Amino acid sequence: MSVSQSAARSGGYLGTEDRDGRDPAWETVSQRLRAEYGEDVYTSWFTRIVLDRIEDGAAFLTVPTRFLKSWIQAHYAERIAAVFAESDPRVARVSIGVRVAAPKLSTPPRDSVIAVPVPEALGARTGSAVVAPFPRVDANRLAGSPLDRRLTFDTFHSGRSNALAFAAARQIAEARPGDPVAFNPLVIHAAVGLGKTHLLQATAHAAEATGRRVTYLTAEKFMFDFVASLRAQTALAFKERLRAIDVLIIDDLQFLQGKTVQQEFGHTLNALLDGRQQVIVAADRAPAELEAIDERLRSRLAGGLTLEMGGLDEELRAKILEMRIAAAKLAHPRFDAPAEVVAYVARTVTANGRDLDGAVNRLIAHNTLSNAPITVEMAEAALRDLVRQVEPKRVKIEEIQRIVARHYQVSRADILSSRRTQTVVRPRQIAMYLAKQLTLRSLPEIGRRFGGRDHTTVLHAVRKIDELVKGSPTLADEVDLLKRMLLE
Ligand SMILES: Nc1ncnc2c1ncn2[C@@H]1O[C@H](COP(=O)(O)OP(=O)(O)OP(=O)(O)O)[C@@H](O)[C@H]1O
Repeated sequence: MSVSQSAARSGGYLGTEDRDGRDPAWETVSQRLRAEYGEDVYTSWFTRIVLDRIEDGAAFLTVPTRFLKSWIQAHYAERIAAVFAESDPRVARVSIGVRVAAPKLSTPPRDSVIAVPVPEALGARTGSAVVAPFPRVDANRLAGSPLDRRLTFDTFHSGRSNALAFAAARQIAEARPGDPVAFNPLVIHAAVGLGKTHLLQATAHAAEATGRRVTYLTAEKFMFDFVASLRAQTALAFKERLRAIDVLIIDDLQFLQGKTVQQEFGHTLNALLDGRQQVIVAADRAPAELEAIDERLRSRLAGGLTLEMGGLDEELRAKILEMRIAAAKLAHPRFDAPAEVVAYVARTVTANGRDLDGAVNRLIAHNTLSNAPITVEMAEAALRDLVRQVEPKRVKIEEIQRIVARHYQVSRADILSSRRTQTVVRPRQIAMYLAKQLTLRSLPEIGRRFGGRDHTTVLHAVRKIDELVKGSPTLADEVDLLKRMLLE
């Protein structure tokens, strides 16, 4: 394994696990899965899969949690294996294991490369992780998911994209016991790696310092604890414990699965909101778009304050990098990244905070393992796959409707209307299909933008065009042409 690969697998610098999975073999498979399942399913279930290795005809994949492993095994493993086998002749089967996170804060900081054991399920192999240390502090202060003491407001940088969420979280965190509840529930949503967990944990630390009872839970932990309490017949005690807190913070709500669990969470939410206790929730999309979540729960969530955190701009990326590098220097006194390298990374590694963490880890690895100084040239080579050459163009649904209507010589109003003549139905379906393919909009959102149609109509259109395109090269060319026109 090359240094850059091992560092890529080492996981976030502040977070502890890697979700890149950027091995080219996996990249091809994951892009096919993305196209097949759509953006929502892909983001929920596939982005955290990492290819560990391909060996003896098997692709060994890892995910960060047991829950994710069992879910993927139950729902997607067969399809992943089939797609893998089609695109890579070395692979006949797929094995999914839980990867061990890089050491957390309870581990004393080290100043060298740390070996992270790969789970037994994957065989006795060792990957390596480079971690940059923070001051040592104890974790697990709260009953709930463990808090990382590094994730505080002091280490969270605020910029254009997250200023509102930051201000709202701070206001809630700094309220004194008994103060009126400000925004309830506060829902923060953002794409992968844009700082939700960091902001939530910072809020938990600061709120706890005001003397309130705070519980931070990932949705997965909520699920496991609830199910375990049902089995142990201690569900009542579990509910009472949850309802006796002042600030409940739930992370990664998109992973809350199962009717009973969602109902229970709904009851807890209602009880807390009615009791004027504070609830903060983070998810990878807005409440209205959490399709797997019960409708009533979604609307209760949407009744509070919902704020989106956007992508990190260059200035914010530079600030985050500077802080990471300063911390890295504590452990690696000889490590330094010149200003032009920081500027290069801030300009080119644009996706999210986790990629910035990965970039710093790789620079440390190259620098400490090869003793070569860090230059822009070296950074270019080390970070090639983290650099987005061209930002994908954002396509608007209105634009799709306009271009498709013009191509088929109907009007945009026809596309939005309820007319069912074939001359209108087919272009409408193609436009819906392209909306699903070229935008990140969910099916219900697309339905709404196509004259208030139901999401099942959109799903039908997407499947229909998919099927027709496979059987008709002429239609496939037409759709391709439309796509190119939209992406130009
Ligand atoms: N504004 C910020 N200031 C400082 N660090 C940040 C900021 N935004 C993101 N990061 C860092 O980027 C990394 C990823 O952030 P985090 O884990 O909070 O993302 P997330 O939105 O919770 O991702 P996911 O959806 O995958 O759970 C962390 O190391 C975090 O500290």
